[in-house]
Order: sequence, then C-alpha cells, then structure tokens
Amino acid sequence: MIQCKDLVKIYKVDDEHEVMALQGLDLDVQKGELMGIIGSSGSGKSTLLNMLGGLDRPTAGKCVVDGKDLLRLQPKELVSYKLESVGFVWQNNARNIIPYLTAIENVELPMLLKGRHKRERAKELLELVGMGHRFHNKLTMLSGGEQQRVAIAISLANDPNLLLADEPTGSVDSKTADVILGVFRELNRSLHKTIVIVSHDTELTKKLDRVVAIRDGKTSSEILRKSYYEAEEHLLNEKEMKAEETHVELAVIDRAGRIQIPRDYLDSIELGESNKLRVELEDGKIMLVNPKSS
Ligand SMILES: Nc1ncnc2c1ncn2[C@@H]1O[C@H](COP(=O)(O)OP(=O)(O)OP(=O)(O)O)[C@@H](O)[C@H]1O
Repeated sequence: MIQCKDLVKIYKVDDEHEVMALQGLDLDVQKGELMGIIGSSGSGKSTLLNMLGGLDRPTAGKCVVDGKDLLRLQPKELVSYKLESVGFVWQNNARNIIPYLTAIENVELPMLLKGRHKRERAKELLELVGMGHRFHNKLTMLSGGEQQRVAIAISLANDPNLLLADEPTGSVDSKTADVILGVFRELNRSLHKTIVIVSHDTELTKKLDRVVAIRDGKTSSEILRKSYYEAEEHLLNEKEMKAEETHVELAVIDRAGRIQIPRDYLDSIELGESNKLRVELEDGKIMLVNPKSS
C-alpha cells in the first residue's frame, strides 16, 4: 500500500536556512496492515504523514501510495487522491469536525464535496464506530473520545483504502484511548482498511503488531510482536506487561549500510563526545566497540 524509498523533505525557513525534516526515509506498509509510527518531537512524523496524505510534496525520493506516485501526481489528480484514496484523523478535533453541525451532517460533508448525499451510509459509518445513538447530536455536545469516533467515521466517508491517524489518542485518557484503538482494530479487521497511526507515545508499541520508530527524519528501528496470539493470551492474564516481553525491536539498515544507534547505548560504552567506534566481526556477530576500551 505504501512504498517510500529515500524520501527527503526539505523546508525552506528563509533565504539562508533550510530544515531537512525527512533525510532519506524508507517505509513499506502492506495492504490491510494496521501499524504505528513513533518518534519524539521533531523526528519528522507529521512531515511524513503530510507527504503520505498528499498535503505536501516530498523534495526527493520515491513515495508510492495505493499505486499512485505522489511525486508525479498532477494538481488535479492530487485533489482526487486526497478526497478518495486517503482518510485523515487528527489529534486536534478542530481539524476533523465542524462543531455546529450534527454528527451525521459531519459525516455527510465529505460525500457532499464529491457530489453525493448518502444519509444511509453516514448512519452505517456512525454505527460502525459505536456512535449510532448520537446521530443528531451537535459535536459540541460530545466528549473528546466520542468526537474522535465521529472523526473516524468522517475519515471513512469516501471509502478510502488508507487511513492516516495523527496522535488520535493524544487528547484522551488511557481508557478512552483503548476504545479508539479498538475502533481502528475493528475497521482493519472488518473493512480491511490499511491504517497508519502516528504517535510520540511509546506505549503504542505494546498495542500493535508492528511499529516503526523514526529518528531525525529516518527509519531507525522496527518493533515487531513476537507472536500475536501468544501475546494476546498473556495480555489477558497480565495487564502490566512490558513491550520487550511481547515484542522484538530490530534496527533498520539503510541502503548505504547505515544504522542508528540509540544514544543510551553509546553512553553505556562511555563514548562521550567521540564519534568513532571500532566495528568488529566476531563469531558471526557484529560488535561495536569503544576504541578506548581494551
Ligand atoms: N513548515 C515547516 N517549515 C519549516 N520547518 C518545518 C516545517 N514543518 C516541520 N518543520 C521542521 O521539520 C522537523 C520535523 O518536524 P515534524 O513536525 O515533522 O516533527 P514531529 O515528529 O511531527 O514533531 P511533533 O511530535 O512535535 O509534532 C522539525 O525540525 C520541524 O521544526
């Protein structure tokens, strides 16, 4: 569904300064996958989401989503891509909904933009996200979690293949966050939507089968669930399970053979300010050694 290779995005700040928000990022997402992208503030998550959603153009690299090459789409094709191929759920509900309209009117709006008026479909979608009892409530009358569920229904209005969610659980408590994640799981299972959830919250790694971590605008590692079914069983018995017990984290090697090493690993071998490591191959293992030790 998504193939990004060496994706670069440079923002021009002023005549003299540029920011390289994506620095050759690689990302592959399969059709029908529900996955997460995590990274700290400034790592490039929103930039990546904007590229995937066609809201901004990459500077260089390759980015193909749902068979469409986003670097080559004509302006008119980009408009229909945004309206038909992809649905957005934002953390900030002001971007998702129109507060003075009812839930059902909000879901109908994207369909009207496409020249369709389908009240029945809007009802079905609200029922799907567990908001069937709130069709005619104004959005200001709903809680944050309920507004997010309406936002998910809105994102589905034009039946996109891909849903992009930016911190969808960032503004709600952990119980509501689990309900919202449950809605995404259900959409993934029943409608086979491909769903990408972006968050700065490392807790997300425990809850999904695959999470890609980005750092400084590049893919740094992938956190994969060891065994989905085994882990589900454990989770039922033990709520406070650490991600390491259910998931394995793999570093991502780019095409030039580079990997990103977490700062705390470098600190633990007391590298200090030095940027040099000895790389050794020993018994089929690649070792990174502080040249000052031994
Ligand atoms: N429109 C812009 N113009 C200039 N620089 C930008 C622009 N948008 C983002 N940046 C810069 O690009 C880098 C990546 O920003 P981005 O918003 O993608 O990070 P993020 O991981 O989403 O962070 P956060 O979690 O805080 O939203 C940052 O250094 C940011 O300052």
